[in-house]
Amino acid sequence: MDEFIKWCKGRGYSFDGLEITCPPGNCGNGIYATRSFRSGLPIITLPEYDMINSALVLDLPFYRKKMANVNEKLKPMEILTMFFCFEDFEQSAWSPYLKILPKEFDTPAFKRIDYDVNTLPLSIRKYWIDQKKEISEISEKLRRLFPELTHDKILWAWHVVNTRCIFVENEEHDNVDNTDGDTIAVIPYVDMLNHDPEKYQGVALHEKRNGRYVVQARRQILEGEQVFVCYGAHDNARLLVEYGFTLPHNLGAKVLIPQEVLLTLAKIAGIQVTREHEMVLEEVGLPSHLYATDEGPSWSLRTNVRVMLLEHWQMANGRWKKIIYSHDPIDEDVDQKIDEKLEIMLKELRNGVVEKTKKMPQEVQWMWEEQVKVCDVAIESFEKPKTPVQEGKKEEVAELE
Ligand SMILES: C[S@@+](CC[C@H](N)C(=O)[O-])C[C@H]1O[C@@H](n2cnc3c(N)ncnc32)[C@H](O)[C@@H]1O
Repeated sequence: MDEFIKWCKGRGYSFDGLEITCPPGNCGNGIYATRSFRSGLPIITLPEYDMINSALVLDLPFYRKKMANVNEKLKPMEILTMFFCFEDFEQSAWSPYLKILPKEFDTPAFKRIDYDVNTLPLSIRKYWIDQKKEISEISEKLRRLFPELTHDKILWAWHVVNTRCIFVENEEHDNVDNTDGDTIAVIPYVDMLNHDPEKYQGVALHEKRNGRYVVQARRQILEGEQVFVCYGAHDNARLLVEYGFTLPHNLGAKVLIPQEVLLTLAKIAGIQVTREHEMVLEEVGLPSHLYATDEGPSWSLRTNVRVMLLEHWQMANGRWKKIIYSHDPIDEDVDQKIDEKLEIMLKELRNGVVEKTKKMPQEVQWMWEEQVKVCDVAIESFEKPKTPVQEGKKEEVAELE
């Protein structure tokens, strides 16, 4: 690690008051504060030219030469994966950095666990399918272009990029296939920050004006604290599949209720759902999510139930728009009716998820159990006294979704 720190300092990185150590548990390294930082202060800065992005790689003489024999452009993820495949741990200019990277990963993909997609909760299905496709396509393409590469090496390099890359807006580069955008970079030192969506104190930003990349304290950081960032509002299934870890109390846990399930639940709760309701629901287009926060069902789910409770005359000639998009407080009776129906619907949903859990293979049962817990939290919220929530929360929730 000393060699890496010296290497960073030599390249103009600054991170006084921080040290990299191994936190308890199985999460590799993390960054700790050795003194306190006031909110708003930069805690890590580095020159922007040191961000490892597609342009940096393609402009290195070694890769320029390699790509000269290749008659196709590569996408940013492919370019960064190629970089981590070819860099030599001893000879590379990044050698001290490469030597501290994890040798293996705890993701199902790295451990060669192949989930049957039909056994996964909806919240992770699409991500799992996309991830499998991406790994197999990158592996195939890079081995076709560079037959000296092996699938194992590519799998490791892809994981380095996927678990460590950060969103940045890269400048266009003539030789990059940016049809899907070019918004990733791996940033040494910054990539030592672990994820905690509840505690995180660090926010990372590319200060184009000053030509540097900065991690700033978004609140006071106390001496001795581990500094975290937030990788996104991910549930544990997603954290495992994407990063190879889970959190014991994860507020990112969520349940996605597809439209057809929502309609079935509504009918079970005694709501007369007509074709007109279905058309309005489609036009409103709000997802029916449940989150693991104790604030009850999301505003969008409540709105969907509200739509299904509209009378025919309230929907005719687009009148529903005035009702649904109104900023006026919801009529108390309507609000109560939404609660009543939702409580029945969510209890029914919970029972369905419990039954499904029993039928699932053991290795994915915990994902379904997490979904049951999310239903429980939402159901318990009906038993709590109501606070004057909905209006203030409305925009906040809408933004998250
Ligand atoms: C960007 S890296 C962070 C630095 C990493 N710990 C290391 O030693 O290189 C992301 C990886 O760190 C680990 N990680 C991040 N946050 C974690 C957490 N809260 N609990 C356990 N592992 C975590 C996971 O292995 C993840 O793939």
